[in-house]
Amino acid sequence: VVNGVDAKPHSWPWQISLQYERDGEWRHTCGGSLIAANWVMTAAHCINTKFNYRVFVGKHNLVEEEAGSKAIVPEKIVVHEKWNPIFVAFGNDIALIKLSESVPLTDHVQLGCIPPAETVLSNLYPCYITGWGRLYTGGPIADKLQQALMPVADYATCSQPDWWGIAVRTTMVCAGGDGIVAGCNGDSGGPLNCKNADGAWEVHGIASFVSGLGCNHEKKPTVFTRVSAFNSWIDQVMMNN
Ligand SMILES: CC(C)C[C@H](NC(=O)C(F)(F)F)C(=O)N[C@@H](C)C(=O)Nc1ccc(C(F)(F)F)cc1
Repeated sequence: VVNGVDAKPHSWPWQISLQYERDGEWRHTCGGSLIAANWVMTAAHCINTKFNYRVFVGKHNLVEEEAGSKAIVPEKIVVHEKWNPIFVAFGNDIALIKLSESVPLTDHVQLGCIPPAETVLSNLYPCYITGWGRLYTGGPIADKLQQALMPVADYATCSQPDWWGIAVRTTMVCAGGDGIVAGCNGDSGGPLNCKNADGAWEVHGIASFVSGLGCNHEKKPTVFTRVSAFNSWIDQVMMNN
């Protein structure tokens, strides 16, 4: 996250760190959201069948051992069947990871809520991105979980020619675009958190892409998979696996 702040530890208890093993060490590669005791929602582009993964729950500082955190290996990873790795702008950038064991829910580990199907947020609706992604374009990833207020840019705004134009679909949600605050590499797969009318947090987005010209580029908001476009897919996958 570019120009964010350290999150209050464990204040986004559904945020997970997806890590893969390289040269005998585990590396953070993406964020994700715990949506059931044994299911994590992340981005399809985070998954590479060549790698071994683990899901770390209950984390705040990635470079410290933390009581209440736990690493679980996946039993199965389901990538959306219409995801096309050639072109992230085709959408369907969503995947579900079934954990090999259910995680106990605690003060540091809680479930993120999926919004009602087809909920579309209005322009400038206040949401927060969270993640351990790069702190600036080309920079290091964060040690401590970052958060930043990123207002929604509705489809009418986000699909303007000098914004994302035809690269954005209605199955996506844009947020930010002020050239200051943005998601960045490593935030992929993580949540766009928005409070609903009842004051409950919901995961409305899965961080999908930012501009290749730089993470915080004006009029190039961070683009998320719109979770409310995939309720039935999520239900089907969880029921059938
Ligand atoms: C690996 C990528 C598919 C996803 C990667 N995503 C992210 O960094 C994050 F954290 F915002 F989700 C990204 O946007 N990386 C930049 C460098 C990128 O490739 N951006 C990008 C690629 C294609 C388009 C498209 F499809 F519109 F042409 C737009 C932006």
